Amino acid sequence: MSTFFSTFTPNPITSKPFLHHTHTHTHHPFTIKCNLTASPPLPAAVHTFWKWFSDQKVVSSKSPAKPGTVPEGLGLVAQRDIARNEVVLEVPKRFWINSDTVSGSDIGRVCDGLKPWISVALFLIREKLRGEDEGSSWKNYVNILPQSTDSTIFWSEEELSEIEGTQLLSTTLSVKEYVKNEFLQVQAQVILPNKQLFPFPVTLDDFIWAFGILRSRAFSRLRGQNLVLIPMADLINHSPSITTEDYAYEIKGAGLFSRDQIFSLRSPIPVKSGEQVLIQYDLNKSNAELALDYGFIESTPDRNTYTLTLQISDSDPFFDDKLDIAEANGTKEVQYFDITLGQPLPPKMLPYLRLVALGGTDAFLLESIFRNAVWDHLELPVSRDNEEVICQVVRGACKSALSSYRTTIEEDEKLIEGGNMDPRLAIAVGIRAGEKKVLQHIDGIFKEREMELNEYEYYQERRLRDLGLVGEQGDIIFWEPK
Ligand SMILES: C[S@@+](CC[C@H](N)C(=O)[O-])C[C@H]1O[C@@H](n2cnc3c(N)ncnc32)[C@H](O)[C@@H]1O
Repeated sequence: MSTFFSTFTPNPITSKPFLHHTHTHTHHPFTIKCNLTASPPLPAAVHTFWKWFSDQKVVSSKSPAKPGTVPEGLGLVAQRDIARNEVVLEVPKRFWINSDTVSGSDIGRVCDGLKPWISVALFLIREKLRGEDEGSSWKNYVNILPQSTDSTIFWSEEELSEIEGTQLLSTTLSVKEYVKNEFLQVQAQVILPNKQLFPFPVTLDDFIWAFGILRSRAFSRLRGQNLVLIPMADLINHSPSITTEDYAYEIKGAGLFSRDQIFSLRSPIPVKSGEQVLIQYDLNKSNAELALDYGFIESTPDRNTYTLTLQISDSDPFFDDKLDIAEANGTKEVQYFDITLGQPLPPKMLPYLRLVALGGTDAFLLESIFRNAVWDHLELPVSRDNEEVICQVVRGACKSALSSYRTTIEEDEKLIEGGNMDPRLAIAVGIRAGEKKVLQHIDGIFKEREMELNEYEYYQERRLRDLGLVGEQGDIIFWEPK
């Protein structure tokens, strides 16, 4: 029954762009206040970084914000009151790190043709591992990067066992596998053959570190820049209570007489002196994506999602017709549907399910004369049998997925209420509870549909009505014999 349905996450590396990373994670629903006088001392590396940026005139004692030690690791702390939309920091292009930076560097020649993220990863690793005395100013930046974040890519096996049964676990394992394969390739093709450029051992852990850094702090959605690290600007932390993504950062011209570009960061809300400047990283990321990319989650219900994978089975006798119809309507042989807690199903999901389940006496709809109209028919219930099958299959898959978790929602909620959890455990519990809630939500939708099977109007009745053969009360009108 469930051959066309799988509940596993399809696509470990989503095409969504990288963005922003940490050491500790605490989930703060409101703006985090950070009083500089009360905060722990800044690591020496941050002072060195600040001096470098001051010497280079990127910042000064009058800058609106400075690096500070905050609950999320490092952050940007206001030095004075900052107004809404006020520029907090401007970083000229020569301090950005992207694949062009790598091309112009000592390793540019050997990184030619690599994927941008891989060349930047090699650049970061080399800057991290090379000697302090080698005179590279990038070291000032790399030395303030964290060793790891709470992203699931850094979790131990024991920590990962807390997300057993979740889609996040399978995504995390696939991502790690992907990074490992990329590492083995670049190790063989670039690192080992160029001992003079990489005179130190580079390990898979170094590569995972660089991947985690990029995933958590590279800016995206910028004009002409798909993957770029902006030193200092990447100290900005995320606030769940900021719900606008507008104007937090942009790339612009450096001034009327300059052809240079600068990265400009604004505060989306007013900030008092001593408080942390925060932005919204991405309103569209699910908790699983936040956990994987940055190592935190939000308690906002609509961050909880579950990806259903539906598929037209290649052993289906109508495979070719079904695929033709699916593709003509913007869906594929294997189609992913992201379902969000409390939200209606994605609009194409029911028609797609009906198409996949179509057979028996409904199969005539697959004939080519119906080709232009078939999707419209699939938007509404086709037949009782067809509708019943999709309810049963989806509910069966939800039940089976729900049985693969080690804990119940109630057990998870008790832990959440108790509070005081280790940050990674809090992520694990939030994720597994969230996924189960979405599965229950999906099951609830199809349970309701199952109970309404007798009330739906199906294809044949609609057809008769369109032909004027159904009376007001739904009774079928027969011709009076003459
Ligand atoms: C762009 S970096 C920000 C600077 C970072 N805090 C540091 O110490 O370098 C993003 C990382 O900061 C941390 N972070 C940002 N916002 C957070 C939040 N609201 N809760 C927990 N950690 C957060 C996460 O580790 C995330 O991966």
